[in-house]
Amino acid sequence: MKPSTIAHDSFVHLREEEEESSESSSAEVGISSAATQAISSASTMSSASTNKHTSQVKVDASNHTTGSYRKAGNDGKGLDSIRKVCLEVLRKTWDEFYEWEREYCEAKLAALMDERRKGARVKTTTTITAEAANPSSPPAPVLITLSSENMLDLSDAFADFDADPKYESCTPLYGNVHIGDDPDMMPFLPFGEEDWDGYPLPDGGRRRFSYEGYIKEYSKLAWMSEFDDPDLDCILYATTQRLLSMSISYEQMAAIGVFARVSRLPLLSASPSDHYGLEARAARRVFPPFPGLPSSPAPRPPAPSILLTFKPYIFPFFCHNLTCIRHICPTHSDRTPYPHPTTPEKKSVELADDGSSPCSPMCFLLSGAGQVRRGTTGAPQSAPLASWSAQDKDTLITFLELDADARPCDLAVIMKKSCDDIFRFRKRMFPDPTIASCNPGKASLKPSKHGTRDNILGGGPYLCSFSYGVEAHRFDLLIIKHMSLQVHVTTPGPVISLALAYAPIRSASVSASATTFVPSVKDASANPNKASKVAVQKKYAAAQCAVLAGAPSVHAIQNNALAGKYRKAVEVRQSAHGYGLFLKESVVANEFLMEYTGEAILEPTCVSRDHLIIHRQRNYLFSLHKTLSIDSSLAGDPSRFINHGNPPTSVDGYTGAGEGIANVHSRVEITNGGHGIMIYAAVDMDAGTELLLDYGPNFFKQLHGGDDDDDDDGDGADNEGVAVAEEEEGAGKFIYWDDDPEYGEEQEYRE
Ligand SMILES: C[S@@+](CC[C@H](N)C(=O)[O-])C[C@H]1O[C@@H](n2cnc3c(N)ncnc32)[C@H](O)[C@@H]1O
Repeated sequence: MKPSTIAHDSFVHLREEEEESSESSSAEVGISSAATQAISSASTMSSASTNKHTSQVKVDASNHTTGSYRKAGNDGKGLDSIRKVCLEVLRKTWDEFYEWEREYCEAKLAALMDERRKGARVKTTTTITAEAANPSSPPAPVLITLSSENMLDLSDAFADFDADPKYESCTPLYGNVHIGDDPDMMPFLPFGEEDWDGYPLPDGGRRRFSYEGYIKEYSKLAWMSEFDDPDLDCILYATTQRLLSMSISYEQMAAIGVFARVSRLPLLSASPSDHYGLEARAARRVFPPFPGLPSSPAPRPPAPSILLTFKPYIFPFFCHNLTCIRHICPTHSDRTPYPHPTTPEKKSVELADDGSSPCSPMCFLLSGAGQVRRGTTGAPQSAPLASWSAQDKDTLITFLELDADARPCDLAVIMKKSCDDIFRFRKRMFPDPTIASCNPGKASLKPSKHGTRDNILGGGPYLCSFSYGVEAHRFDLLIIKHMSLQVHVTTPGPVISLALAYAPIRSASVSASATTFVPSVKDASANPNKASKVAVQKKYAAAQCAVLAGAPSVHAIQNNALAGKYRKAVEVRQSAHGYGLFLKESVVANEFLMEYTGEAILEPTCVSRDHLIIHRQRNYLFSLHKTLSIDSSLAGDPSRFINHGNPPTSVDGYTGAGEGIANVHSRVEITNGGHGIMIYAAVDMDAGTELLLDYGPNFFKQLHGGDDDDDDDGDGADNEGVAVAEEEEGAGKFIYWDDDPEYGEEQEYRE
């Protein structure tokens, strides 16, 4: 409710200019008596209680001549006159608004305080009539009545309903939200239990937040210039309405430049389709009941034609991921775009034209089209296509729709069929005469960087498969288009699978995790409907969230839950170190407990958030991989309350910093649309057990790094909340909790 500083300064400046020139030119200001009345009547549209404010709005019209505005607009003198009137009306509206607003706010606050004191609860003012509540009634029109007789009082229903406990001040999340970097104007948001004066300490004192170091993270305080003052909108809109009623047009107001100096919002939209401008915004805003405003403009519904025009642009932004309800979902839509069907560009014979060698003596290159192309003598035909099951065929159709020009030899690996069969099937599905443009120079499969297909990073944005041997296990990796989706067709039993995610930000990331056998691509055939590709995709993505090597395969069923809402029953309670997380049901070792969700942030933002972590002495930041970390300080799920426990056995001399022994462990796995941190039980546990996770050897050292000695770097400056991140630069990152180091370098302790 405070006036914006920038707007206020501009206005003061304008007012000074106005005062300088007022004496000399006041006689030139032409204003009609009718216009004067208009301003007065615009001002006095309020109730009796506001008359004392509006009565001030009187423009000195003693010297005004009739009708001068319409004619005066084009010469400099006319504009000058208009400018003065505009300034005067703006000034008076401004003063009137802030005088009114103070009383309005006081009255509002007093009313709220009264209700609090009385313990009264706000009553609903909306009731739904029987017609509306009856599901069998016709869908339209629904009748909603407001009446005092049948008012529904919700106070009884919520008699036992208390405000959220403090620990729930964090926004609940079912999946990670991709934030990347905080904006320049990242504010310091106190937690629920602290106030703006600092974090309360046990001795009754307060740890004050060091803005200095925090601000250092940002090159400028951009919010000062970008901030739109909502009060100013109200004042300017009231002013323009008054000026309009005085026959001063928007064009004339804009021409004098007064408004542009107070607010960067243009008065009018640049075009009818452009909704940026004071007038357009006023139509959408709910202004405070300032009596200087004309009655609220009716909200304008968007024209159906606009919706139709925007449809193709808007729809792709809605997340196709059924577990996600975000309209613009960077987490899912960037990484798992809808797999658009492709059209074939290669005639059959051209599939053999990429210069690769036959994959086997039965390869299609040695028979069929390849034979024709290369002039070789044909290899014996493979088993007849007729032996394929309907499911096999449907699976191949799905794949060919995803990449019509995929190499038969690659598909053969995935399908566990002969490439000759696949070649003939594809020829039937896309007969050569239907393939419009022939582009023999464009191969659908780019050779991998090393000329072999066993380089997992050699994949490109197309359907291809790679075979890769790790510790005598073999798996195949399928990358479909740009999706971060992999389908593993493995030899039975535990395998090592590598999951590659195309992170559209800064760098791609690769994580490794051990999995049990994951479903074969045949599962795609469970979805005979061609439109079910997304379902297939989701299924595989969920299946990727596999489990420990050697763990019972029943865990794979739970993987569907990893991407969403599944979690063991837990409760947050007071513990030895603030709140802690306790089981409400028993679990067995290796059982999946929940996903650690939060905001996915990049390294620079981790560094800037360090200041808040050090200030609060509480850290909710969890390393996901080299690029992203998950911070649940502002949004997350109950796993953010898992306290530290020591490792069961010493790791390189590290025995831990706490009292209890860790009974859960964490792993980075692929979830529905990205990486996630999964929490698993390390041992069998009964209900009531507090969950403890080993945060790793550096956690407490670094968390308390700036606390014991405020001048750690000896430069005489108070380092609290500032210097630790700088000190740690290069020596190891401050924030990372640790996962099991056995699962790849991203999980290694950062030294
Ligand atoms: C992820 S939070 C855990 C939940 C936290 N106790 C709360 O109330 O919100 C991690 C923070 O809890 C505190 N913490 C957790 N385990 C601890 C332990 N064993 N000893 C001291 N502090 C601990 C530290 O302040 C740490 O930064």
